[in-house]
Amino acid sequence: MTTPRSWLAPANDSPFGVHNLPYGVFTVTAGDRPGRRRIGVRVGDLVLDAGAAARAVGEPSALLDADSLNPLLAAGRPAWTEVRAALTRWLTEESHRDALTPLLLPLDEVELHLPFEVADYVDFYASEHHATNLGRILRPGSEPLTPNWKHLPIGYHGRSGTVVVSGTPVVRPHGQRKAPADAAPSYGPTRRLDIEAEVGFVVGAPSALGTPVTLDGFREHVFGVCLVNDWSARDIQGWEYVPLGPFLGKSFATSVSPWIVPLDALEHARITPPARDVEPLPYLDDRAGEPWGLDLAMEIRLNGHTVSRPPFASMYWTAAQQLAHMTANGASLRTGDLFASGTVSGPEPDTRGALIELTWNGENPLKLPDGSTRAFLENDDEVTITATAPGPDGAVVGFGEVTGRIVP
Ligand SMILES: O=C(O)/C=C/C(=O)CC(=O)CC(=O)O
Ligand SMILES: [Ca+2]
Ligand SMILES: [Mg+2]
Repeated sequence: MTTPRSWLAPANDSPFGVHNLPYGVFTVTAGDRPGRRRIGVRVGDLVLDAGAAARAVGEPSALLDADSLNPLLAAGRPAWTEVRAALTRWLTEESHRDALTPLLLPLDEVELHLPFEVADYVDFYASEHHATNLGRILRPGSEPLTPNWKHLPIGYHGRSGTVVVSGTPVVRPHGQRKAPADAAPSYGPTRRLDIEAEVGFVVGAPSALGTPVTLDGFREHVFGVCLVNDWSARDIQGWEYVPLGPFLGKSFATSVSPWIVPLDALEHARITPPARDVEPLPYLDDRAGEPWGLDLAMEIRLNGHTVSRPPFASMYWTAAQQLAHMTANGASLRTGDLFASGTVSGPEPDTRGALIELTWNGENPLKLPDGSTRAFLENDDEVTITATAPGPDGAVVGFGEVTGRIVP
């Protein structure tokens, strides 16, 4: 099938053409329109007011005429397919051009918001390279991967109330820190503020308590994908994490990109995940079904300088396996649940997804082109994560960015 062309010519060569159509929530910042939150669909460098568009073409939609994506998320896969087909039709049929042109707003005239109400937030640990590096750094002298690592996707429950949209300033957290050489812990601002470049999966359709979601339930429950920065205070984390895992060192802020790329836009990005050297238990065995490896090329910029290019294709556990695992005990899914992949680190040093790895626990600080060096983040530093994926007919699927600046 060839990709349909839009009457909005510039969109056709953009990572945000009709092959993508990510959803967000915006308010208008310029002009005299009221500042009501509305659903927007990104087309090229414009935002389509989706609810108004539906009305303008005579197909009003309560799922699009809303102040968050939650009603659309809750509506489930058949509705997602229908809404996406309608948007594609509106943006490609010449007859809709006049009605929709006034409803396309420049990106710099809107403010983007957290697009859905985050229900539960889970973060995984699915990169073998990242887990091996962290094991070497944090637990020298032990096997870097714990004995369970290749049997189950390890994760922890995070703090959904502190998930923030890209652009929200990140306040340097205070907490208890105790370096191995310190006699006693002290309380104060973290000295080892870090990033974690991750990919987030947004749950739409809920599931019933007591009923696990199988690997092939992935498509039915997962609506789309965004970028995540799981800010981490390594000194707080290092002192608190034994034996229950990350707590305050990661719960002060988690940033997400404002655009949710529909799973349907990622068909051409699907790949077979890396070979697993331990046979997974049947509920995690994805060898016979649809592969859910995803070929996303990520990039991390620190104060505008590219410091890493993590390849999502290298992740050991897929999001479908993570979903099957997080419901394997019968835990239910709620609309708006967000689960993140875990830090994305590739095999090469310049593909690592966190500063703790890029600087090897601060021992080899990064040298930035402006002459400065960084072991961990300083106040006023700005970190931006972007990603693209292959689309149909050589097109590129853009994710936009997740960015945040550190404030004291
Ligand atoms: O190995 C550890 O003790 C800690 C690991 C992490 O901090 C990583 C984490 O949050 C999970 C991930 O993003 O991969
Ligand atoms: Ca993480
Ligand atoms: Mg976090």
